[in-house]
Amino acid sequence: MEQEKKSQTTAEQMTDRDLSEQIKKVTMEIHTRAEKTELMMSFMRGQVTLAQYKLLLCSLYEVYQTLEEEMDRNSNHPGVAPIYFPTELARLDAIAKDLEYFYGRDWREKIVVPAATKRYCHRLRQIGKENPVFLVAHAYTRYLGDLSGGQVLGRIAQKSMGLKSSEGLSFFAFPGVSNATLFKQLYRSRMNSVELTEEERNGMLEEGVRAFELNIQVFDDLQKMLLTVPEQKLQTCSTQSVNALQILIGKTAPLFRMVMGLFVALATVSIGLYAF
Ligand code: HEM
Repeated sequence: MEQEKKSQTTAEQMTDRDLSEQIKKVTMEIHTRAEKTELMMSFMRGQVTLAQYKLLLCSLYEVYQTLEEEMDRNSNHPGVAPIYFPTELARLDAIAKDLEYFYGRDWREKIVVPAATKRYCHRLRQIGKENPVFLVAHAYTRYLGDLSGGQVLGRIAQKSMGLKSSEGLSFFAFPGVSNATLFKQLYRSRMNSVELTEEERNGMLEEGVRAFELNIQVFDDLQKMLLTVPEQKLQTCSTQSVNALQILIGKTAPLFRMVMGLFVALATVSIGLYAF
């Protein structure tokens, strides 16, 4: 708490050379795009379904597993150490709890994620290995998002899905953070303390935009999965990843069948006329 108070002063002295300000500015436009995705709009309209939420939790599990593994592995790196707050921020156990609530004890076998989630995780792993300082951009995008709009989304989700208690909603709760506003100020001041070359700073800003883009792609793929794979199948499916091609085939199959049917009918009529 004392630490949170101290950070308030630091936050008030921010300049436009501060990473926290720069990253907020460059991601402003794409933040709006993320808000306007179909999945986020469902949340905002209070229409998020259980199927949507469960599928989102599966992807969040994979993303946070990778992000937190990479953060743990690089926790002593000078670029990562200042923003390493596992006690306050780690989401993995909370998501696991929610998944167990919705899918039962064998939830691990029921996890299904789209190809976009695999791509997001691949990027996180690559950064963790090659350029750990860029983990700051990814941690910022997810954790500060969860501590900001995420709080409203949690309350909306509870109402939309008719959940009586907070069960299934641990993901949105941060018991280690007593005041989200102060904590975000502390986090921003820690981001600003990371020493960066000009090249690294530019790379970091690019990575921030990319982190949002990867999230948008996950949300869009999740919506496509919901359209093409029946919920029953989603619940029993143990495949690791449904790729974009499968999604496309699923989507075009009815059209393909219709065209084939028309073709066969025309051929039959033509043969009949010819025979006549
Ligand atoms: C319906 C969807 C969303 C709503 C309504 C929403 C809303 C908000 C709001 C009200 C803030 C606080 C702004 C401030 O304190 O100045 C915020 C901040 C933030 N949001 Fe979102 N958000 C949404 C989706 C997302 C998504 C999908 C992401 C990323 C994956 C995200 C990432 C962030 C981040 C990183 C911040 C912190 C900005 C900063 O202070 O630097 N948000 N959001």
